[in-house]
Amino acid sequence: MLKNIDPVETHAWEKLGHCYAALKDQHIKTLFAEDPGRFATFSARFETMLVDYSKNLLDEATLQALLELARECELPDAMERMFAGDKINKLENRAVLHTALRNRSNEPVMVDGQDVMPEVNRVLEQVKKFSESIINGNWKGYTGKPIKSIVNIGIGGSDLGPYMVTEALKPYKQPHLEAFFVSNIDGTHLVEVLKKVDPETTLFLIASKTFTTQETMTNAASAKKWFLESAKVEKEVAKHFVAISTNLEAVKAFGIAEENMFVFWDWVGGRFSLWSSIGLSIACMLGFENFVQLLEGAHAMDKHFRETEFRNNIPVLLALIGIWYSDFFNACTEVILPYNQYMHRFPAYFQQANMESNGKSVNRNGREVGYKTGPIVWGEPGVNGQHAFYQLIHQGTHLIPADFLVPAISQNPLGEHHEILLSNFIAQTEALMNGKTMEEVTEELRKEGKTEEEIEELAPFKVFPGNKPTNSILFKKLDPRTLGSLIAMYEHKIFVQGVIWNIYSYDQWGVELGKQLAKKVLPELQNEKEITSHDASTNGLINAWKTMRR
Ligand SMILES: O=P(O)(O)OC[C@H]1O[C@H](O)[C@H](O)[C@@H](O)[C@@H]1O
Repeated sequence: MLKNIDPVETHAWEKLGHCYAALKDQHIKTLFAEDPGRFATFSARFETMLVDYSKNLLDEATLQALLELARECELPDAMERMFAGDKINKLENRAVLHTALRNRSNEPVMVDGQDVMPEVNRVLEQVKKFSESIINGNWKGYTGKPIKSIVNIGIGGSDLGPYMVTEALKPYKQPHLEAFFVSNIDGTHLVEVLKKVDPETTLFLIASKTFTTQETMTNAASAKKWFLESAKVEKEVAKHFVAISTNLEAVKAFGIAEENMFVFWDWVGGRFSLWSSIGLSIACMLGFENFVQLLEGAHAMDKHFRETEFRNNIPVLLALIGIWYSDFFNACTEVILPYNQYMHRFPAYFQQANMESNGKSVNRNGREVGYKTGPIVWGEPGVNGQHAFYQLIHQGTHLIPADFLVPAISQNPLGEHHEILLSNFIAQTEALMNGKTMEEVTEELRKEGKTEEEIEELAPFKVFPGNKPTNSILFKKLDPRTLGSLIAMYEHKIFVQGVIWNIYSYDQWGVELGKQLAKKVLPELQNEKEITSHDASTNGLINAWKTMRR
């Protein structure tokens, strides 16, 4: 049994308070000036990946205190419990075993006394066969034509993962297949996709762990109706609709045959499910071998996480650095900045993974926490961000720790593009750290020929305080293995933080209230009566809509 202690009750927390007092008025650039070995001390390597965390307001004493914190919060035990299939998602009484889905060692993983690996391998084999038949054209649509378009209908974890991965790994895409992802209940999403596909050559993957999610079920029903307008005969649905779910009964009720169903299990959290059959669109679009490479990369990161001592353990280090800023420097947010266009959905993916996991304010003992927990996660491809929101990171009033991710090799070498991209990544992390002092600004303005009066007026606005922390994650190439490792790295970061914050990371009660209320509101929208059952604002909005839509 874990003791479920709040981090603030540990000795390490008190130590960290002293570390904060000693470091809070320091400048990262001074830490570099004082220690020529800083880069080597505060960077870590994993396969072809380099994680440079030296540009942080962090020294060895602080890092040691953070590592002590991890140990006092029983991280080693918590890790073993997760990997071993203990029911660490306590409130739902479930194990958390996305690591078993990519357990390429095939060593047994027990849940309720049963090894889950044979089932995992059986479904993987099913994914293999199915994806191969789609790719080689053996799977035929109702008029005998091979499939050309794959439409994944799902939302949240049943959408963000496969969408992010198929985008990130586009260079590995099957040239004769196109993938589309429909998540939004706004009819526009489905309608715009249906305009681009042909019912004779389209395969719909209905992806939903519960198979009860209103948005997904509504989109799936509309897609089926659209399909049947062409195919006419219900039995043809079998050639164009497959289900990915844990809920066999609901799948059957929808009209999808059991043999067209890909299962996964309640011990796979929705936001960690891309490694399961939820990744079917990935296997179809990139080929099964590439899907396996993705799993291999994640498995290698799992091993690194499980076996590497904490001082060199990348997910642990990243988690501790995040806690350092949120709980001691009062940072509310973290930004993920991929310097890679293919990774444009990577920040959105980790928005769900992180915020749905650690956006909690009640500890594992059921009490309100007295400290900060999960950060607000956001981000965009880096260079675009430079021309949009970096202003605030450089000169605003919030401290925003940033992760920069960049491949050494471009998959689309084009003139000087990649060097320019790289120069921007390097320059930004340097600028964020060093900033620009009043003296430097004054000197620069003098050189530009400005008068002393002009300099006095302008200079304060051109000063950059610097001292903005960044992690730089440089990897050789965005291939399936590397992407798998990167995703697993952040997954484990989230896990570590949840353990230390003493919160349950694998439930998501916070999404329920809105769903419940929407169910109550829907019938109220479907009549002409004036609504008076809510507060004045809610009534006002409903009634205004009823007038407006006329
Ligand atoms: O896969 P489904 O059961 O359809 O769930 C889809 C999504 O909706 C829920 O509301 C949760 O917030 C997500 O964690 C989940 O991924």
